[in-house]
Amino acid sequence: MSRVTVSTLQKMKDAGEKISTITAYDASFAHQFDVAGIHAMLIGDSLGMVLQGQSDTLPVSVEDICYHTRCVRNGVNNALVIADLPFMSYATPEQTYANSAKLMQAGANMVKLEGGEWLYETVRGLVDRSVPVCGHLGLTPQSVNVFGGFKVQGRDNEKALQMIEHAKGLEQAGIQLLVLECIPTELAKAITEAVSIPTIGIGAGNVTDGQILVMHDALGISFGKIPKFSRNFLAETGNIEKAVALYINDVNTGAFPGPEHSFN
Ligand SMILES: Nc1nc(=O)c2c([nH]1)NC[C@@H]1CN(c3ccc(C(=O)N[C@@H](CCC(=O)O)C(=O)O)cc3)CN21
Ligand SMILES: CC(C)C(=O)C(=O)O
Ligand SMILES: [Mg+2]
Repeated sequence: MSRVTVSTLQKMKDAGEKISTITAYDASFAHQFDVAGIHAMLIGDSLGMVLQGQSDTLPVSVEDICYHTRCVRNGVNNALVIADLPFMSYATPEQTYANSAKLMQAGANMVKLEGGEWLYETVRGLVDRSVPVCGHLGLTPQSVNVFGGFKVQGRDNEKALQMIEHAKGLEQAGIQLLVLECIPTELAKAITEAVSIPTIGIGAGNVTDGQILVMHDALGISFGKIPKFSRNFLAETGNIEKAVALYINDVNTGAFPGPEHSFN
């Protein structure tokens, strides 16, 4: 595979090809995923939970994400590298610019932030300053204290319509990729059809343009509990290389996720 850019992902959506992505936090796994042909890797603030053992993502710092972004960058040749802006690191446009600079200088190709309408100005400002941006709607884990837990979002009609509007607004503001987390498959389909940019789902059914999983979930090493939307590819294959190859294959063919990994 050759180097993946944002425009590669756009061309894949336009051609109806699935995009396979996964989280990564270190050079060794990043290299393994890269060689296997993963299209993009995310240094997720999920690292607060799977690496640090905390109960949510709120304690993660910009420095934490920078450290792991540098690690991942050293293992990647081809995949697009996306870094999460952690909780409260993008509360104002000025803060967002300073913190995005740190992530990009650590080796990210794109930054990701969680939320809808309140971020339009921030997204426009980043794009104007040459920072590619990924959006994130649905179960946005940094809002866990508002949601009252990690719960499926967008189940009522009003919230669903609002999410479609936010997706379109973020696209207009300049995002070039959109993560949809833990929403009904029907809503993920409506959003994917309402925007021109690629959507990447996790717990959003097989109707999005691509998929993402937390690598620890895909390998079945997340504290003994695996979310409904994930699958233990290591248990099915017996080694990491084959597990990663199976994940990529099943995303690319549309075999993963099945209805048993999706919400309605
Ligand atoms: N290991 C891991 N995997 C993830 O996908 C993940 C993290 N950590 N940390 C950051 C966020 C938190 N996420 C989560 C965590 C738990 C559920 C969960 O327990 N979901 C329930 C569904 C609840 C409902 O039906 O409303 C499930 O059964 O999967 C979902 C997303 C997603 N992200
Ligand atoms: C689950 C993905 C989308 C994420 O934001 C993370 O790993 O932090
Ligand atoms: Mg995240």
